[in-house]
Amino acid sequence: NLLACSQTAKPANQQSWQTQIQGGSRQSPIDIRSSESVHDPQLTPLSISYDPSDCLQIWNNGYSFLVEFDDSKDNSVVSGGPLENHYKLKQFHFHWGAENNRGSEHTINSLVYPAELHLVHWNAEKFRTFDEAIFSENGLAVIGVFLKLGRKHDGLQKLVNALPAVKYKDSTVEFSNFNPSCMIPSCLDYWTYPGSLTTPPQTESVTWVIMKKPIEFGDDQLSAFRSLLFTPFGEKLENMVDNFRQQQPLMNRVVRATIL
Ligand SMILES: NS(=O)(=O)c1ccc(C(=O)NCc2c(F)c(F)c(F)c(F)c2F)cc1
Ligand SMILES: [Zn+2]
Repeated sequence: NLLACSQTAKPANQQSWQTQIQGGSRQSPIDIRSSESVHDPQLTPLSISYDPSDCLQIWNNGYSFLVEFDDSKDNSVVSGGPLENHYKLKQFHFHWGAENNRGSEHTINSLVYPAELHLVHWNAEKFRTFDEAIFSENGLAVIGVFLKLGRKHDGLQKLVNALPAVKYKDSTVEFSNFNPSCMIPSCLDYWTYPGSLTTPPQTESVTWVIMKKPIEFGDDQLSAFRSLLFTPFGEKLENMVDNFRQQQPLMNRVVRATIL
């Protein structure tokens, strides 16, 4: 509820790649221990502004399904909070489990959610392209939103209805006029920490912003995620599930929190 939220809305598995990157000191995901996080009064509100007309297509890349955006304009951006610059939305995707007791990449005091949304942005003030930003300090900002099972999420249904068209690895389908703002919780409180991509090449270029409050979605919507395939057409069917990485050591990092 909004009273318990200091940031009121302003508008605007065990996959082959489950390895510890050599010498990684800031790997993701992590278990966020709220009692050890540091309340930082200097963390300003996030400013998130997305233009649904930037939405281009859905692509099954064999890890997850990515909803990809046109990052040639400056209409879908995030700034504020821990971010020094404005970052452009490139894509969003999800991680989920085969069963409801697992699925999220980050955990909160070891609490696991059945799924986690990642909205992937790149620093368009410092870098010319996403591919350059991926390999650079402060290159990426990923907003993480936890999903819990409950009421059907009406905004998500348009996306769910398109998933059968990208059932197989390497399939894509045109997808337009979707506003990812519908998946941002009304409470904008968050944790933030320096981390990495959670899939290869696990580059340590990500400022993570993890929203404190989950959004809700329905069993049937999660089932639609689980009906996607890791495998291309004509190969043995392997359901796309448990596409999350194990938690990584915090090492010498502090998780900062907005003031509740
Ligand atoms: N779960 S997450 O941390 O939010 C995450 C976000 C983005 C990416 C990504 O863009 N990977 C593509 C990608 C490639 F496909 C490459 F081939 C490559 F070399 C990359 F560097 C690269 F990031 C991976 C994980
Ligand atoms: Zn992700």
